[in-house]
Amino acid sequence: EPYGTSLGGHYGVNDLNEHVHSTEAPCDVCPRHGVCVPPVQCPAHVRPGARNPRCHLETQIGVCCFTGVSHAGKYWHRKRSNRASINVEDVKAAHNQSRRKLQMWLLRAEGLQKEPYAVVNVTSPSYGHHLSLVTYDERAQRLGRGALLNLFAAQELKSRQALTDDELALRFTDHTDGPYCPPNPPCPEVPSKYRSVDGNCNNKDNPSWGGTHTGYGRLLAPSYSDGVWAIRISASGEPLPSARAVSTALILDGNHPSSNHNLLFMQFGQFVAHDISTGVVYTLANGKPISCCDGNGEAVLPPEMQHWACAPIVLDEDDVFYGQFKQRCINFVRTQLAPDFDCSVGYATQMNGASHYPDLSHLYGSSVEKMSQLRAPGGLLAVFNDYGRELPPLTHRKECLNVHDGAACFESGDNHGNQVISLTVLHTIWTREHNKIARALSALNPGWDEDTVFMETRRIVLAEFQHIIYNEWLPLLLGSKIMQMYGLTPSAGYALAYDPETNPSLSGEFATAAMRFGHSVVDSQLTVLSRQRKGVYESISLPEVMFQPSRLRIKPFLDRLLLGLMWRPMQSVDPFVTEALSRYMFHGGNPYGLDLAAINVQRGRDYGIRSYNDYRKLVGLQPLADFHQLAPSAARRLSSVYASPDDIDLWVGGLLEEPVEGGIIGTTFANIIADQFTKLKRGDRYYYEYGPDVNPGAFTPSQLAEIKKVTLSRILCDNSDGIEISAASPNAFFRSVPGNEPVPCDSPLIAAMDLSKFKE
Ligand code: HEM
Ligand SMILES: [Ca+2]
Repeated sequence: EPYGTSLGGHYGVNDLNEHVHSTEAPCDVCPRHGVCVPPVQCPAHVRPGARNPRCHLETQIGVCCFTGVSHAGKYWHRKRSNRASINVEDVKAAHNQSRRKLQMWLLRAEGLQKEPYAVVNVTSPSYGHHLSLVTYDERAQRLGRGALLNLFAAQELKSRQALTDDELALRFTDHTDGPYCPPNPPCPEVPSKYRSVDGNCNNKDNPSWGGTHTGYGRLLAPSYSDGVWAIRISASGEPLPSARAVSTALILDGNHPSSNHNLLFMQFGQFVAHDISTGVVYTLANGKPISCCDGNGEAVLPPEMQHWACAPIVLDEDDVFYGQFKQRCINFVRTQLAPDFDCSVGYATQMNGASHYPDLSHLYGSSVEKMSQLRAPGGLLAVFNDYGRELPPLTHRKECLNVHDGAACFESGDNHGNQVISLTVLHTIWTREHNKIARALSALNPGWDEDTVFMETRRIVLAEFQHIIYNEWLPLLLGSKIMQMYGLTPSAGYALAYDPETNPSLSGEFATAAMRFGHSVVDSQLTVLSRQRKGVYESISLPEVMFQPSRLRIKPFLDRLLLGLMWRPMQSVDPFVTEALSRYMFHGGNPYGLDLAAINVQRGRDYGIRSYNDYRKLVGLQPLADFHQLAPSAARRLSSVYASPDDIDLWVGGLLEEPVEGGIIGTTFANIIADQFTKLKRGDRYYYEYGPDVNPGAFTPSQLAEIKKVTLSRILCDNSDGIEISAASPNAFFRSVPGNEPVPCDSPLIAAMDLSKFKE
């Protein structure tokens, strides 16, 4: 039985009053030097015993926060605190114990390398999952081992000292550094004019903040069943329902197109997501993917045969879909851990393999070595010149599925630009944008050497990209009220929001749940549209073009796919996810693929993300006390899998919410995402809108004014092949609804930068 008949998110989850902090009227001025902020920026207000008065923000009710000056990005729960009883002996013993344990774990993993059952078969759907996530390298491995050492030390100290989970969450280690202390990245004496490749050296006092291979932050302390790293369990103490059971009960397929937003909005979202977030999963020491299921998914490996990073998703014998294929197991490997740069020990923190900033790291790479591989002479990015059309370079590494003669597979900064062909199209467009600007800049500045051309071009392209995110994409996601409340809207001149105390790191809640709203807006098909042929040229079933981008070599394909992305509506944000993702993802040559919805749920548990209700409280909503507060169909579905409303997984709960005014996602996701992009703005010294007082690579006011003319339509007009695209809608993320009809590419409605402002 389906969820009601309404289109898009009306399942009653928002139909509850705002969380009542007190019965008093909101204050005009916060007492005791408190600052009035949106509740999500003051996580301390949900701690037991906290009593934060409410206050008036411009467009909503906030809470008075007393934890500091700026509240986005402050690690309130990370403050180190002393625990006098921890003595040197205990610490020594914990360190020794931890080293022994790491040795054992590494040995065990090494042994598995020789076992065929422990390695994912390259023809199985899981191989595509592996290709999507892993950014395997030496540095990540070293940091990951160090993180395990510190984790084991935390476990040992926790039991020796009988620490509570709360104490652990408060970090108790002022004089108990872990056995592993990562070195801070070396930074130049005088800050570089150019953003570093790996994101390091952005913040003066904390040079690792936002860097590649650093940990995800958290909005709330984790919910690990052992307080340290074990996967979340039910409030009742029992295991949670299988992630696949949650997916089958709550996540359905259904066609509910968005009224205005097109599929390009979806595709740009994934492009942004890949820039700022790529969880690094454990692999075997030789880089091969770990298998937790028996060879072809017919059973879960017995625990004693599993790698310690395994958390396979268990399927029922009579699973509605996988049952017919006798599948009982979806492979799932846990995310690698990252050490804290303050050397402290505590609960597990997951590792981001990309730089956290929106800096096109998936185009330019996240390390100096990778970037130099991607460059070409003259300050250009390397390309594969396909009879005059520039495509990303071909790669010879095995990064695509179904490789056959004549198949193409492309290089990218993050090694997974081939995941879906519409993503590869955006990689192509932005590569071309770099080269277009580089050629223009060298013509304007013949004295520049190729490094200068490259870095200056990168600086401009990153500014264009950030401008499109904040000026065009986010407002359509969040609505103007939230944009305004969080100060996300670009200003007229320089922006004044930099705060050196804001840690820009992505939150785990953002990466595992809120930003994955995007999986709900994916459609089952891509449309290849032709103006010349006056209609649909081809409909492609999405799984056929996952890690199979060969069609890009067909001359008019890129233009036609772009037309299709702009023309075809995306799906709405709701608990409906296409079977292209929930049954057939990465199927390759198999009759079944993976279930991304189940994987999302399991990933949240892997990160120790708390239950949905805790985040409702965090953003100022009333928690669900009873399933029956919801629309009857949603209530039935939720209660059929979860034992308690306090068990609901964040990604699932968020998708059930009704959209915020003027936006497309519910209150919980909207606040988590708005908070994240606030941190990415306040905590990034190189944010494009900052002036020379803050930003070592600031633009002049007249250069900045040129950058702010740029829209995604401009980028598409300039970098498509000119075969089918000579016009575009001014707003590239909307269909050609009234007021957004296509205009010629040279129309003043699609403004262009005057690059002469960049002549030195
Ligand atoms: C076009 C089809 C898409 C496919 C095939 C796809 C596939 C995947 C896969 C396989 C993962 C890794 C899951 C895990 O193991 O945890 C993932 C993660 C993710 N996806 Fe998608 N996705 C798609 C579209 C999108 C869109 C449109 C968005 C956002 C607007 C999005 C946002 C994310 C985010 C934020 C993550 C977490 C990344 C990380 O931290 O590792 N995805 N996706
Ligand atoms: Ca990045």
